[in-house]
Amino acid sequence: MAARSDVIGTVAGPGDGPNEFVFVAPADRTIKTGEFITYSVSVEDETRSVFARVTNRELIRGLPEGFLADPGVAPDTVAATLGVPNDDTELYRLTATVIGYYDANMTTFANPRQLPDPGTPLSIAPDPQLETVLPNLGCETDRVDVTELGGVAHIGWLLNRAEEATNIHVPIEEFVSTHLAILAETGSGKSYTASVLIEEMMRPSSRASLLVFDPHGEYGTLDEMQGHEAFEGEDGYRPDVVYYNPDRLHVRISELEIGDVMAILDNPSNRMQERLSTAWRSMQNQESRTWGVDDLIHEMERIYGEDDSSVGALEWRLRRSIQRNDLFHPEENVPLDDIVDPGQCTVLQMDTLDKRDQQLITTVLVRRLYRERLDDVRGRDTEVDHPIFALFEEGHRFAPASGDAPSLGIMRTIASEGRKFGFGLGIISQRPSKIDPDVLSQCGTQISMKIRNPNDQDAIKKSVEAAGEDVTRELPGLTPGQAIVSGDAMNTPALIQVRRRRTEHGAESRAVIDEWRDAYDQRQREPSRSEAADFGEGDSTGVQSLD
Ligand SMILES: Nc1ncnc2c1ncn2[C@@H]1O[C@H](COP(=O)(O)OP(=O)(O)OP(=O)(O)O)[C@@H](O)[C@H]1O
Repeated sequence: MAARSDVIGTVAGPGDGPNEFVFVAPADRTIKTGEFITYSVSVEDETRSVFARVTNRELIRGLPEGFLADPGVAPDTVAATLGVPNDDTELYRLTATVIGYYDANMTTFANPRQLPDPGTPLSIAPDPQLETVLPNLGCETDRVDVTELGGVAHIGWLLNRAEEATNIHVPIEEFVSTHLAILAETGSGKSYTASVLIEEMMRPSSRASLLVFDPHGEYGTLDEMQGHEAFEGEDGYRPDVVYYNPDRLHVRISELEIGDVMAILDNPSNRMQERLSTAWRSMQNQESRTWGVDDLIHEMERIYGEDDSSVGALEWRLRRSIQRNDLFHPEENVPLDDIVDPGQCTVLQMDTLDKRDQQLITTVLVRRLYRERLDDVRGRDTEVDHPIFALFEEGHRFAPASGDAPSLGIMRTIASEGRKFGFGLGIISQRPSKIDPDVLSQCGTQISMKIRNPNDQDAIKKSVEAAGEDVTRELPGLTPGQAIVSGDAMNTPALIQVRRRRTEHGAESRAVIDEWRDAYDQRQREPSRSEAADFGEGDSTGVQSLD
């Protein structure tokens, strides 16, 4: 039973929904929607603390509206003038939804299947208890020191509480094995939040093997982890942050599958597709894995003759799309054991590649990594003998709902099978409605931030099981850094403030006005080109020499 000093309200009766109740609270206890409250019930002769979430708040008694009519006079002054006592005038009626009591055997919430009786006193749920029971940490009591647990990521704290009052630590294993989605409109804190999780995963207590597919070059500051004491282990551990740019990213041509090649060729006719497929299969059946476009063309000419017009047309397309593209190479292949390693975060900086090439490099790399994980689990020799977690910025680019990406097939496979083979996915996107619904619905943990677009809100509602109405209702009103964490990593969704990064944020919006003014001042200080030339400083006088 709550001590009287803790009581913040009293149950009035059942609400509209089967798990809802209504309670009344005076105004001086400002209880926000989303707040976690608690009351005691007896379950099988044991007293249990049941948790509930406040979902709605309405004023049932306040000062008469006539007191508010003159914007020039404060309502309190009107009340005082008329002799109306205005202390405790306001009374609120709040609705709360029962979450349940923490069942230490099941390590999650159990529904008591009974609403609190009218008159039951309610109190604010204590911080240490919430820290233990809100995330899916598998604790055997409802109060443990979560900072002592290994394998957890401190992502932030409950938004409704004071800064760092109720810290939320999510279990890394959970979101790594059943996949993660970070969804928010642009500028709301997706890459910031992803970086916070990367920082947590690279700490000495986890030493993750991470791969970040970075189409915009937003993760360039993660290497600050390398000299930072927060990431140093007592045994000398330091995280490794490795950047790969396209010069180091080569795709061996024989790694491409026929579907990948079709995706890069310009509209091949049916006849061309049939000829290319046959020759490609024949090349794939050869023992050598180091063949190039010339070898492929020879093979097509061998099968269909040198004068075949479709082979001629294919030759032109293959040379243009594959042979003259530095990404593809007959022999070189990115070594997988360089790309992934425990305690290493590799960032594939793909910002200088076009979208198709980004998709292709991703397809081939992810497919190779998946094969190696399969080999490892099946006891065969492998280049990747440990679980891996891959984060995809612009996830809709690699797993688009439109189906138009060679990477979609392997992304779907990993979303559905990766868990068994130690291959976790993290999809980051500002357009949830543009992500393949199969892939999105397989992301067991979701971090949803500000989203105003109704289609995107709908996509979240449809694919995110844990995202109830009261959760999605919050999305448009969030500000950068605020998020709803839901799904496998949580026992119930929670609205949080994401903590600040230890490393600098590499994707700060540019201060456009400052840049204009600086550039303008700079122009004013520098002599113009023609003035410099007049003083003999320029490369050219603007007058052509006739010598
Ligand atoms: N948890 C946080 N704490 C403090 N500031 C934050 C936090 N999250 C985001 N911000 C601020 O919001 C800005 C935008 O965040 P971020 O770059 O992660 O957005 P984004 O959703 O990835 O945007 P885009 O889609 O354009 O890449 C950051 O530059 C940072 O200043």
